[in-house]
Formats: sequence, C-alpha cells, structure tokens
Amino acid sequence: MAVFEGTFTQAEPLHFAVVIGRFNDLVTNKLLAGCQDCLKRHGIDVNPNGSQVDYVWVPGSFEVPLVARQLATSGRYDAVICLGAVIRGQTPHFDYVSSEVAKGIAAAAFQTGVPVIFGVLTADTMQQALERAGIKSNHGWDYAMNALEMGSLMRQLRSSGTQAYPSSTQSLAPSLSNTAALGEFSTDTPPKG
Ligand SMILES: Nc1c(NC[C@H](O)[C@H](O)[C@H](O)CO)[nH]c(=O)[nH]c1=O
Ligand SMILES: CC(=O)[C@@H](O)COP(=O)(O)O
Repeated sequence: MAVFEGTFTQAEPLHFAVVIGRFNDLVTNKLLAGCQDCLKRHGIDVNPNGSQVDYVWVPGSFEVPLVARQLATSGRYDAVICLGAVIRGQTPHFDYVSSEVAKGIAAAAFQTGVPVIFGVLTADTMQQALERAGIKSNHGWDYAMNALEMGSLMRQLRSSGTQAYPSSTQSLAPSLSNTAALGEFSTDTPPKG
C-alpha cells in the first residue's frame, strides 16, 4: 500500500491558470495578490508574460466555471485556481450566483480530472469579504497553497501509474462515473506496480 501526499517544495515544474471574476474587483484583486505572493514564494514565475501562470478575467463569478473547465480541458495546467467574490445584496440573486459557481467549479474538476480550486468568497457583507482578502488574512494565499498541493499530488498519482480518470473519460464524462472513478483514491488505493 502507499500514502500519497502533495508537497510544496518542488513546485518548479507546475503550471497554473487563474480565473478571476471582475465583479467586486476591490476584493478579487486582493485575492489575486495573495495568490501570486504565495506562488512566487514557492518558486513559481507569476509574471503573466512568463511560462508558468496564465490569467483569465471574466465578468463575474457566474462565468468562472465555464472558463475554468475549458482551461482544465486544455491539459496545459496542473491546477486551475478560481477567484471570485459573491457578496449578498437585497434579493435572492446571491443564492443563485453562489450556488452555481460552487457547483460549476466542482463539476469542472470532476469532468476534467484537473484540480479546480474553489477560491470564491461568499460573504454577507463587503467587510466580511475584505477581511478574508487581506485585511485580516488573505484566502488568496490559501487557495494558491491548495493548488500547489493538488498539482503536486496529481503528478505523483500519475507517475505512480494511478490516474483519477481513464484517459477516454478525460473530458465531459458523466458525473456518476466520475464519482466512481474518484473512489479509486479512497483508503483502498491499490498498490503501486
Ligand atoms: N452579484 C455578483 C455577481 N454577479 C454577476 C454574475 O456573476 C454574472 O457575471 C452576471 O450575472 C452575468 O452572467 N458576480 C460576482 O462575482 N459577485 C457578485 O456579488
Ligand atoms: C451577489 C448578488 O447577487 C448581489 O450583489 C446582488 O445584489 P441585489 O440582490 O441587491 O440585487
């Protein structure tokens, strides 16, 4: 049997895409800064003109999953980091946007086998969101850590001969079979070789 765990010390070969919602960009720009700071401190070249991180801006959180899935499907990235800020208003709109973006991001990961990081704040107030985007702590940093860990973990799983999905189901596989495929990595992970 084996134990697989992502590391943070050998990030040099990893490639990331970051999808950012422009809505509430007072918050999302701060999440992005935290995310870049973390990646940079782990040896990643975060320059948009470099070769390791691509950035895609979309109008709002609702658009994030579509773009995240397209990027994940490209096979160019070890992880896709999604950043957004959904802040409750006076109508039920918040519930629709936050629910769809959460489901959509999960679906993008399941459908592609690529880690898609849920970095969308869902806050009752702007104050709550800002506190989580740099005033108290910056969750952008945490989301980058999640991407580093998952990118590293998936590389390990691939090189050990285990794969989250058979390559034939790499894109747009039905969610049921994807869920079953993920079960391969429960505590019953088969031995290597
Ligand atoms: N209200 C918020 C939105 N709304 C915009 C949607 O995300 C979307 O862009 C629009 O409905 C067009 O499809 N987006 C956020 O990211 N945060 C919000 O609080
Ligand atoms: C997240 C939202 O939907 C929010 O910004 C919209 O505000 P409102 O419900 O007042 O229209």
